[in-house]
Amino acid sequence: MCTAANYLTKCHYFGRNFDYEISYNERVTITPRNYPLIFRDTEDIENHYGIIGIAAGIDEYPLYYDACNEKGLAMGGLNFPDYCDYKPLDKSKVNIASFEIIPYILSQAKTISDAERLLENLNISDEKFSAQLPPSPLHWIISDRNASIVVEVVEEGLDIYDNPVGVLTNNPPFDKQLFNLNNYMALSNRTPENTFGGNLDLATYSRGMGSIGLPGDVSSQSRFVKAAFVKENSVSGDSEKESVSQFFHILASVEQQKGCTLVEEPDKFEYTIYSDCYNTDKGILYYKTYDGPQTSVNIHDEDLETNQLINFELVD
Ligand SMILES: C[C@H](CCC(=O)NCCS(=O)(=O)O)[C@H]1CC[C@H]2[C@@H]3[C@H](O)C[C@@H]4C[C@H](O)CC[C@]4(C)[C@H]3C[C@H](O)[C@]12C
Repeated sequence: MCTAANYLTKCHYFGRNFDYEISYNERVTITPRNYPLIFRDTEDIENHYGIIGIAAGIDEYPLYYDACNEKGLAMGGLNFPDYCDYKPLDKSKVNIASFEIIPYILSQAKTISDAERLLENLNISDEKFSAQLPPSPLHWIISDRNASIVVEVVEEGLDIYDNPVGVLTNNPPFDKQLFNLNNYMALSNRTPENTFGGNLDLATYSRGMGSIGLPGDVSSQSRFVKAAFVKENSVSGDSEKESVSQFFHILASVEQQKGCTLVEEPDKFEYTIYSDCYNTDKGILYYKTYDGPQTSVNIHDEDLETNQLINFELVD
């Protein structure tokens, strides 16, 4: 499971919990402006915006899980099993394999409107990266400081949703996640009144009773509601320290502790392998692994005019 979120103070913050049971040697990867982006079925892009993100440390290709470009556009891929339905190549469209979509969008788009224009004629194809790495069933959240969208390929085709909550988890499809929030509209950060009905003498006995009913389990639909509630009620100072700290607290509200989600007997557990937070205005990536300290990498500290990927092992 995974959860992605946005947060706006003086700067815009975007990031995610990466929850899974296996790791592909994740690392921080910076794609500098002149690294040639080779696409399988459409024209290569030789020069482009610089991108920073977390990628699989598998090959000399930026296999991003989530990333942000130097113009402040950010994107993350989250699991979307059962519903995801990539299509075969379609000659009438621009064909981009699912593993290429983050570099394809972030190399060229500055804003959500730019991204939407690129998506208009896109076919997200079922082409595999390699025999060992078939396509992963993902959906994507794309955000700039003003807006957020969700991109899903389902049986009927490509869906692009406005994301007014700025949160994404996993199944079901985004429109259903959003609709489900209606069930929680009575939740509040305030002390509730007794509206039970009748003449029962009911009283509050604890702070926080306005949020009774807020899901606390780690299923994808529950995490969506919990992260949305925490994010919508979030208050912090607007300094970098306070904003990043608050952002990590939003993600912490839906993190998965080792041991709570058994995915395979006897002891394979899904847990929050890393959490990250991009200051999209400044090109800074903050992250922490399950056992590691908070660490940061600033895209502008690196030479973005080179043509080789720049990789940093995660500090664990
Ligand atoms: C599994 C990851 C998403 C985490 C997540 O949402 N977990 C929830 C699980 S569940 O819903 O609760 O079952 C996704 C996010 C990014 C994915 C990776 C990236 O897309 C990069 C490559 C793409 C290749 O096609 C496959 C390997 C891969 C290295 C992917 C493996 C895996 O599917 C990743 C790591």
